[in-house]
Amino acid sequence: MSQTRHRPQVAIICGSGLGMLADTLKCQDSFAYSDIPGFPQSTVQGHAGRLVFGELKGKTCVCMQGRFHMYEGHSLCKTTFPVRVFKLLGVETLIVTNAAGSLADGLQPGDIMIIKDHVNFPGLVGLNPLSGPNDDKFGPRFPAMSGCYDKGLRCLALDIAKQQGVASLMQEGVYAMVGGPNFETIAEARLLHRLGVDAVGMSTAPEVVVATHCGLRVFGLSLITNKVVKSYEDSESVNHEGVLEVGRLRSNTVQQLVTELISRMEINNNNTINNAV
Ligand SMILES: O=P(O)(O)O[C@H]1O[C@H](CO)[C@@H](O)[C@H]1O
Ligand code: HPA
Repeated sequence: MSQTRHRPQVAIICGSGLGMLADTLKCQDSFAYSDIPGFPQSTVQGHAGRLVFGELKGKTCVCMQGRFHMYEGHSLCKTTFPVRVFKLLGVETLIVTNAAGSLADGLQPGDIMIIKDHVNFPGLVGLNPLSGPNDDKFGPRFPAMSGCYDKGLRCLALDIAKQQGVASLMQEGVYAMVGGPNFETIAEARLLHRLGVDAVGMSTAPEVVVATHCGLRVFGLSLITNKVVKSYEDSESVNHEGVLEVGRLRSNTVQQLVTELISRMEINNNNTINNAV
């Protein structure tokens, strides 16, 4: 806290290739993860490994330029540690972004999916950042997860998309987290599709679980970077470079959407932990 004058209300986690979201912040203070006690290191290309504080449209923000993934070998506690740091810093709203593969016929590379709900596959088999003793200071032992993606912010984002003339790129959908780091087999892709998953990635759900547990309001979006191969006739295959490239191509659209969302969102300052300190 003593290293920056900023007291953030909004936190943003940048997905693969979406680190440019941090560039929109004004009057920046930035810190390498290696200089922050308790922070793991980013090891994935497209995740710079910096925490950036700054102002955006009258709101104070903190942005993770690079997130941590379970497949990097971090415990889920470590991958989600920054979310609790945000809570303690006074953050009220968390914006999570990611790159994801599409399973839905209506979602094409370059589209933006507003996350309506998620399927946390690691969580379903007990790999949950909330496993272990519960810290009641942050939230209850058995937190509800229905409604974890704030409806008001989802509606606002769709409204902004219309005003910005990009509504045709945008729709709501269900994100599923798988463990990675390999991309899906065709049989896995078909299974996910049948289960009603619209987009798949290797992150986000644990962050949202921890954020919801401690009472943060959450907005999430997936940039669709590829179609997940569902047919044995299809000779296409996905790779991380292609994922990053779509991020670069859509950087302006994502930046404008997130900037306007932050500008228009209301902040309630109801961070109970922070208010109590
Ligand atoms: O979820 P983010 O961090 O955006 O990254 C996505 O892109 C990488 C694969 O290309 C995986 O890490 C997947 O989860
Ligand atoms: N599968 C899993 N994670 C991903 C994908 C995908 O197709 N694209 C980007 N991240």
